[in-house]
Amino acid sequence: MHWHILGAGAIGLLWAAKLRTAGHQVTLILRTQDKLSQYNETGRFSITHDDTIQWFDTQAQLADCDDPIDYLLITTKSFAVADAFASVKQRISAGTKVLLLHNGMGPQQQLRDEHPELEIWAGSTTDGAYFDQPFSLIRAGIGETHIGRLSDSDNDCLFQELQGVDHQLRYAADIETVLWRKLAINCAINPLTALFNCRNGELLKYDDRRAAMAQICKEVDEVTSALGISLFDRKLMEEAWDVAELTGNNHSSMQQDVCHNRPTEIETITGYLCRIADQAGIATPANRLVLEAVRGLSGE
Ligand SMILES: NC(=O)C1=CN([C@@H]2O[C@H](COP(=O)(O)OP(=O)(O)OC[C@H]3O[C@@H](n4cnc5c(N)ncnc54)[C@H](OP(=O)(O)O)[C@@H]3O)[C@@H](O)[C@H]2O)C=CC1
Ligand SMILES: CC(C)(CO)C(=O)C(=O)O
Repeated sequence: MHWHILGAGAIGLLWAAKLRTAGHQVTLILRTQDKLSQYNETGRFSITHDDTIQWFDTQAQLADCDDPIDYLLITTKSFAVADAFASVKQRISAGTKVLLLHNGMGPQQQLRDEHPELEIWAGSTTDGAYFDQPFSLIRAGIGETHIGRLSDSDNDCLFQELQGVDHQLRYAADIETVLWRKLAINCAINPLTALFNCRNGELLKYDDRRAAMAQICKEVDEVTSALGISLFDRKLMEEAWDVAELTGNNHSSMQQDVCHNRPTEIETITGYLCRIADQAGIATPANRLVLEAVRGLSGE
């Protein structure tokens, strides 16, 4: 298969490496001519894991090339999906398979609704990776990735085609629920770590932070139960507590985005939850408060 990767950041390059290793052809679609020129100085990127470095030669191009796209992996941040997809739309045909792998919800459903002719897949991952230099990736942790088809949940063809690419890849017959579970955890942890400017584990150490987290979780539980979504076998607060403890030393992605003055994914995490709650007529004051506060922090 020939995969085009739109969003050649940490997760995009991690997947480029997985696909190349499994023998697939990969083309990176970069956003600017400057970035393309910088990449083409070597035409390769590296991944370091456990002190071992591996290099991957991969072709790269801009969105306005005209070769058709058969398999498209979108790994931008959630807020960039719509613009990124629009930039390659002319290269997409009815047979194109699209896999979106990002945190948050909304962009996946929007793409599915606007393009019923496409086979749209979505995924959620607990992999971890970051850059120490441009195109030099550090693999921080090996996680699981769940993917499933958004429009037709019985079809697992793309998953079958991706067998062998990642041993930690799992098929999700109900990918919407998987996305909701990740969203719920992100609602519980990300905004508060950004607002308190703390590591995930430091949310559990203070009464006020724990109380805020509990209130956020209670509201998310109310919204998801009203929608008939089964999150976890126990209350979200208990699940989120364990995740915050397990990832105690980590800085959440939102805390890092705020610290580095980058746009955050708040609109597709807490923002999405609040929009769905409004449609269902459910009040979510704690989530709305942190939504406004993070918008204020990041100047959004
Ligand atoms: N990194 C991680 O460990 C994990 C990340 N995730 C999630 O995965 C998603 C991706 O995260 P991550 O890889 O870290 O993010 P990065 O910021 O590293 O990568 C995003 C990439 O998308 C590119 N991009 C943005 N807009 C466009 C466009 N219009 N055309 C082409 N490329 C574009 C950016 O390019 P440019 O640099 O030029 O702006 C950047 O290279 C997020 O939703 C994140 O929350 C989930 C689990 C773990
Ligand atoms: C689970 C958590 C909170 C881990 O840091 C995460 O997904 C993120 O930082 O975005």
